[in-house]
Amino acid sequence: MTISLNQTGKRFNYDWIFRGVTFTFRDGERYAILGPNGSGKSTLLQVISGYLHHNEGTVTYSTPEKPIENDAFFRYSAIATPYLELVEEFTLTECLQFHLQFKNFLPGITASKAMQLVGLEKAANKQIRYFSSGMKQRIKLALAIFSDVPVLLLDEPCTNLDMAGIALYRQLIDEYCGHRMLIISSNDEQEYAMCPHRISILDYKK
Ligand SMILES: Nc1ncnc2c1ncn2[C@@H]1O[C@H](COP(=O)(O)OP(=O)(O)OP(=O)(O)O)[C@@H](O)[C@H]1O
Repeated sequence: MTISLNQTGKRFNYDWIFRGVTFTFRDGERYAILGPNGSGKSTLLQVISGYLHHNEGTVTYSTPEKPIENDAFFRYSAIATPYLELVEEFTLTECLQFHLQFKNFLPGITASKAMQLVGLEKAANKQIRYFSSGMKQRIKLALAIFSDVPVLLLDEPCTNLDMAGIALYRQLIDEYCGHRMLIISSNDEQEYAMCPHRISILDYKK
């Protein structure tokens, strides 16, 4: 999978958040999008994911075999972001089952194994509305990282996690990210230390 941005820009109303982003994200590589609060890291990640539309330039996706239509890219990627809320009425089991209607987990990962791997097996039948913010974040990470897709997009992945949660996050990336493309938007080194490629959003302010 390759994701190519060419002179890509995004604005909200009259405010350009970034402009002139020309960059190619490649298969199996790990990237961090960096910048201060409010600089546009999450916005760029959402433009890459196709969740937000860009206002100028292009975003294109392709595999070695064929180009991927923009509105089909969601099948090839999974995103964990504070912007997307879990369905509060579901129990954890229902939440995972719902997700599995749209995306498979990696081979060998079942819903119950996923819960166990993020330390939430005892909460299987609890409604999401009663989960703590850190527990919700563990679910978001599980849904993204265990999805069997070639591209993982993580927005501030350690939000609300305690020390044990941060260690768990790093372990999940080590064990389950494999050779998939990983793009993390962050301003916290412990979230993106594993990403050798760094993109500063401040380079795209015009
Ligand atoms: N839907 C929206 N409508 C208008 N402005 C928005 C919208 N979403 C984000 N913004 C603005 O875009 C800018 C970039 O926001 P973004 O969340 O991408 O920043 P960030 O770098 O991820 O910040 P943080 O580190 O605080 O998470 C901010 O000024 C924000 O207020």
